[in-house]
Amino acid sequence: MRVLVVTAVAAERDAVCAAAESCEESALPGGYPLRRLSGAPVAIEALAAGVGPAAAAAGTATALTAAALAGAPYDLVVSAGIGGGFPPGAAPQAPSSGAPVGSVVVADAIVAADLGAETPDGFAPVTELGFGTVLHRPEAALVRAVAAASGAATGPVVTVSTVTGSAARTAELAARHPGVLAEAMEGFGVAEAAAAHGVPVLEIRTISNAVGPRDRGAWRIGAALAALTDAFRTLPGALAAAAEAAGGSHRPS
Ligand SMILES: O=C(O)c1cccc(C(=O)CC[C@H]2O[C@@H](n3cnc4c(=O)[nH]cnc43)[C@H](O)[C@@H]2O)c1
Repeated sequence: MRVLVVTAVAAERDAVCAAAESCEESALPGGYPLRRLSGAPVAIEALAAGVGPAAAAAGTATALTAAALAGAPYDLVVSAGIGGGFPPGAAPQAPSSGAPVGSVVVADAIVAADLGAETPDGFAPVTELGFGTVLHRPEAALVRAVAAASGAATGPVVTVSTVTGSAARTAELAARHPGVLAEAMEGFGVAEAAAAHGVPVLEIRTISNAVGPRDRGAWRIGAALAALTDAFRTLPGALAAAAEAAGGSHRPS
């Protein structure tokens, strides 16, 4: 089984690599450096593709195309990194357990939260305008296996192009996406590229900050990166267990 992990920045990629004995670097077309984790029972490669859904989609598509042309396609793509966690009760009409700083979230839905149009009646997603998609649903059994192994909560993770910085926007997103646990800026871009190549996708986020009014002093990036390393230590075992349960459709190698 070959797994591509896509992070936004090098610090996240390095946190993924820290789950392995060592990482070897190679180069993709376009100059993207790709790191191969060694010593893992599953072949995992990690790419820092840049911040935001467009950079994430471009990097992911480049890696998927290069692998396919080399005759060694990936079996799974994982969007991974730090993210903002919604506080419990962010939307009174849509109760959610929320995701505290330091916790791990595995997305059961990867949602483009701001892909659409403002209308007199509020935000309309592109799907209501008659085109595109705003949702990718990772395979449920894979989500369960990866979440169980890493102690993660499962729920929707929204992809935004603008980091939420107010209580009003937090409440709006939580009301529009019942049960939402986290927000980040790349998952939907990674998922679009994976879908275009017919490859399953997951999103794993470790929570560095609460979604809400901007408070940079409250960020806990170190703790979130450490949690990312811990989560990736459990990933190979979880994928092997999922493959076993699926009767070999996700082959560990
Ligand atoms: O300047 C700020 O107030 C601010 C607040 C939160 C995040 C940022 C970033 O520039 C981080 C972008 C980077 O990290 C992921 N991330 C982490 N927390 C969040 C969040 O609350 N909302 C959205 N993205 C977040 C994101 O995936 C990017 O890769 C700045």
